[in-house]
Amino acid sequence: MSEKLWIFDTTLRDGEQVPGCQLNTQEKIIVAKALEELGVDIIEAGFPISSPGDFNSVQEISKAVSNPIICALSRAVEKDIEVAAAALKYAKKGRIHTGIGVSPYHIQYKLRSTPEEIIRRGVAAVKFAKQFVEDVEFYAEDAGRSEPDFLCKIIEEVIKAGATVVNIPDTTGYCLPEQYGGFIANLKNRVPNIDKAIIATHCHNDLGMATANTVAGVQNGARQVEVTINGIGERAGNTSMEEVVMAIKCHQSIPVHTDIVTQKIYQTSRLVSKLMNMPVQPNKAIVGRNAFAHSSGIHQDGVLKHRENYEIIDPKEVGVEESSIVLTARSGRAALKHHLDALGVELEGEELRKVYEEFLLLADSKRDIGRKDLLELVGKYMDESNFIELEEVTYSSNGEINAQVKVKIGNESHEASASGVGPVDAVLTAIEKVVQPQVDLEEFLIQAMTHGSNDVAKVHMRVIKSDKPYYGFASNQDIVLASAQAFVDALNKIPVKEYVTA
Ligand SMILES: CC(=O)SCCNC(=O)CCNC(=O)[C@H](O)C(C)(C)COP(=O)(O)OP(=O)(O)OC[C@H]1O[C@@H](n2cnc3c(N)ncnc32)[C@H](O)[C@@H]1OP(=O)(O)O
Ligand SMILES: CC(C)C(=O)C(=O)O
Ligand SMILES: [Mg+2]
Repeated sequence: MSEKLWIFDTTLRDGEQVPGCQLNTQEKIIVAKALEELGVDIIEAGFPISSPGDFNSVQEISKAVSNPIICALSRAVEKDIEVAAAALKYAKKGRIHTGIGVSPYHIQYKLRSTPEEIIRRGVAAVKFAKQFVEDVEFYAEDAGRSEPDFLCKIIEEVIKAGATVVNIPDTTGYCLPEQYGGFIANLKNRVPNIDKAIIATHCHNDLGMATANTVAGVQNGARQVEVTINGIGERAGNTSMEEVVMAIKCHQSIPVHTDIVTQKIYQTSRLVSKLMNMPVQPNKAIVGRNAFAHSSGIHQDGVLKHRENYEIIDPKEVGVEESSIVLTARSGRAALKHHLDALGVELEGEELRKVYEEFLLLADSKRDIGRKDLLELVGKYMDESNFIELEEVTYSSNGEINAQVKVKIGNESHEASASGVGPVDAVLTAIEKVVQPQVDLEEFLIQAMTHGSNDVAKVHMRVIKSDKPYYGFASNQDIVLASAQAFVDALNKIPVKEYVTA
């Protein structure tokens, strides 16, 4: 059985130190709840002494979240620790994170102190924090540039003082993986009471090494990793949670596991990006727009034959529906055929070769080729009459009326759900979500054929698209189904290229 690796998320503290990313309390609660659902073990909710707003956020998150430990940051200063403890009053499980700089730079130039005095202040801070909570984490700031002997000494002393977790930050993102792993190995081998505390990594990305350093830390004995969603954080950012979690999941030789629900990674990434107004770079590992996009012919052919040829992670594992095959002038026939099949146009041999030639001419003049472009190319080969097929309709009313639909477009099935003022409204809205035709429903008539309660309803609809009317008809004993079928009938009469936008 592998050992548990504790996931300490500091998106709301270190992540929020990014200029322009500050969140209000309500937004922080939304993120904290998402982190809880994601399966994070510890949420660093803020630095309560820093402002009344941050104090309030830590307090409200403590009330709103049940499972994760809520952690509050402080300096090795009594007032900071008292305020952190007060902010954690409502936490079901609270942790105070206190510490001090340990590198020669920090000791001499920032704190204007001496190594002996730093040990004394670190120990005093841990002892003081222990009066409020059992769970006290000590950070040795700038440990990545510290003297290993001094680091061992201060870590031994703060553990004696009661630290339950010892955090070894590479605050300036200076270390190389071997070097950072060496710090952790050194502590494991030389600090006599190290088994009484968990070692935490906290790496920054100034040289793009944060994930590599964190993984090296884990390989050398760290059992807590301090990370942020999307790797946000001061300067070049912190270690990104999604990268570490997936690196560990992909490499079973690392003898640890996490409790992260990886299928929620993508949605959490997008939530944080949206609330913090911080776009995710397209080539960002795991959560970037292109992380599962294949655009060159040889890769596309390989992925279509067997996904693992070019993918080490199944996109579904991180909550991305599926990989995408992007059509460009570097695409080959396999990719083109894949997209045409999806549109219900099955071309082979000479026909495929001709369309491919035309496709290349178009692709050389455009960056990306979308479905609309393909329809222009292959319109003549298509049977548009039943391009949209209604496969399944269900609806329920539990106070709110909800509908789920399964609709086939070309050869691909899509599902959507929606609520509405009544079942017909809910079903039609769900269909529109899938098809996205942006039509105006101008006329909608339901006629009973024989007037009994088991009557057949006859539905007639008129929809407008680009100023032109299209008519749909259907009849069914189920009035909702009849309406949905009439709507799809009308949509099928609109030329496909009129509403395919991508
Ligand atoms: C590596 C990190 O991410 S650490 C966390 C960084 N985050 C933040 O700084 C955000 C919150 N910070 C703040 O709101 C403010 O800086 C406060 C409230 C903490 C302090 O504000 P001020 O009292 O005005 O001090 P100021 O910010 O100017 O300077 C920091 C002081 O803390 C001292 N200090 C820094 N780290 C520590 C520490 N871990 N323990 C004790 N003292 C420390 C500095 O030496 C300096 O003291 P000095 O003025 O005696 O030289
Ligand atoms: C406060 C500490 C943990 C920190 O963020 C750092 O050293 O980078
Ligand atoms: Mg940091």
